[in-house]
Amino acid sequence: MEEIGYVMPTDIQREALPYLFSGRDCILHAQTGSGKTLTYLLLIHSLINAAKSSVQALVVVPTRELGMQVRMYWSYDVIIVRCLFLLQHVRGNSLGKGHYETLAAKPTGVVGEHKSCSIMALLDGGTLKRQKTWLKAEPPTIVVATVGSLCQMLERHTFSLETVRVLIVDEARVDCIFNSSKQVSSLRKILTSYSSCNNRQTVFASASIPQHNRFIHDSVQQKWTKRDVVHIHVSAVEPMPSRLYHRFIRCETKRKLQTLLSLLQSDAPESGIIFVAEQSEKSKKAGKAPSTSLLIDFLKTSYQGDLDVLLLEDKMNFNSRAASLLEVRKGGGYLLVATDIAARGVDLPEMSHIYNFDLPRTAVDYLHRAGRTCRKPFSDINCTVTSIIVPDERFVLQRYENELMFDCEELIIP
Ligand SMILES: Nc1ncnc2c1ncn2[C@@H]1O[C@H](COP(=O)(O)OP(=O)(O)OP(=O)(O)O)[C@@H](O)[C@H]1O
Repeated sequence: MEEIGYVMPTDIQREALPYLFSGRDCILHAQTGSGKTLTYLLLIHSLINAAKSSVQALVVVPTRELGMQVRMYWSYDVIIVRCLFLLQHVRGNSLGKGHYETLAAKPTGVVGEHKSCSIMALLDGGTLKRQKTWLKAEPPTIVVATVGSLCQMLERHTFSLETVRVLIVDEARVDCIFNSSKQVSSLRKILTSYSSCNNRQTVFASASIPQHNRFIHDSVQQKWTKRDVVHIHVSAVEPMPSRLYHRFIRCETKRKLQTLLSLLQSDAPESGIIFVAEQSEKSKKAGKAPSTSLLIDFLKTSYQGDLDVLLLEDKMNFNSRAASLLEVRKGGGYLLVATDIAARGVDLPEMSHIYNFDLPRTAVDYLHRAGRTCRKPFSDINCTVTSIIVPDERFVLQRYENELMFDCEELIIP
């Protein structure tokens, strides 16, 4: 365990597990990369019974990529070892001893001769044909789903959420739950019409809940959670890890590519993500090439370093997106040119540098992009976020600094 960096539970794990194991609904509000996923997977592991043929846990995620990652986390045999290991460390807390013992004695469901716990991914982008057949034949124990695909199945009565004992909403834009997009109204339906908060334990997990008091109030009023929901807010005054170093560099638009190249040469990152804005409708109509393509072409011709250059953007088909992520996960050094699709939840522990080639649209987006680095909770390695801005954007970045309470240093290229 020590070899792979699991020495003790993170703060959110230590603080949240006692509440989760006591059956309380929880809002897990902690820095990016602080270990929220393992926290709720451990709850799921404690509640499900693989011998029962019913959907007992549901994890709602915002993107296909995050859904595949959650499934992968669960699939690792090692997760069970991690869970039991963490349990030993939180044993000192005021938890019922019986609960730990039941959990420790539980078959892993992953290794050995015990019946496996099955996990189904209902993610946007597939035909869902195989999942329909599977659901009819024998329901899986855990479902990881994006809102769109899940609602499609629920509307067609392919399965129901009646037997769900725990519902997790992971990064499903809880910060946007007040707006009226189709996704959010579907999420509300999942929380209230298709299942009742009285029959399940509900957990929201996010690094950003901007109006959290209002969110908690609404959660209770709208019956997304029970009345005694607990808000577990770790590092409230420091929403991003302190070993994350923020800097910016000013240049004219036409100098941005060259500036990026100079940065890559001087930083020599182990691995990095270069975030680019999605192409606007106006630019599409004008027949212009998207920034992602321009950047990829530029790097392929001008970048002389050792890192492989890869692309991840919304308009790629799902297989190409999965292939890019798979390539990145293999390790070995890469530069990923990505839109905000890679900004939430995706866990790439080797990432050392983030570049905002285009500034994110909001402070919350900045936080999530920055959070793709510094993802080894007990490491002391420093990581860097660099924003390449045009002079007029300085006040926007300053606003993000004020909102997220961090300092961004100006980098002057001689
Ligand atoms: N107790 C622990 N010790 C060491 N590493 C841990 C521990 N718990 C989780 N990790 C690792 O930390 C990394 C980040 O965890 P995770 O993806 O759960 O973060 P998160 O809080 O969900 O982040 P985000 O808000 O960005 O989604 C993962 O690689 C995970 O395996």
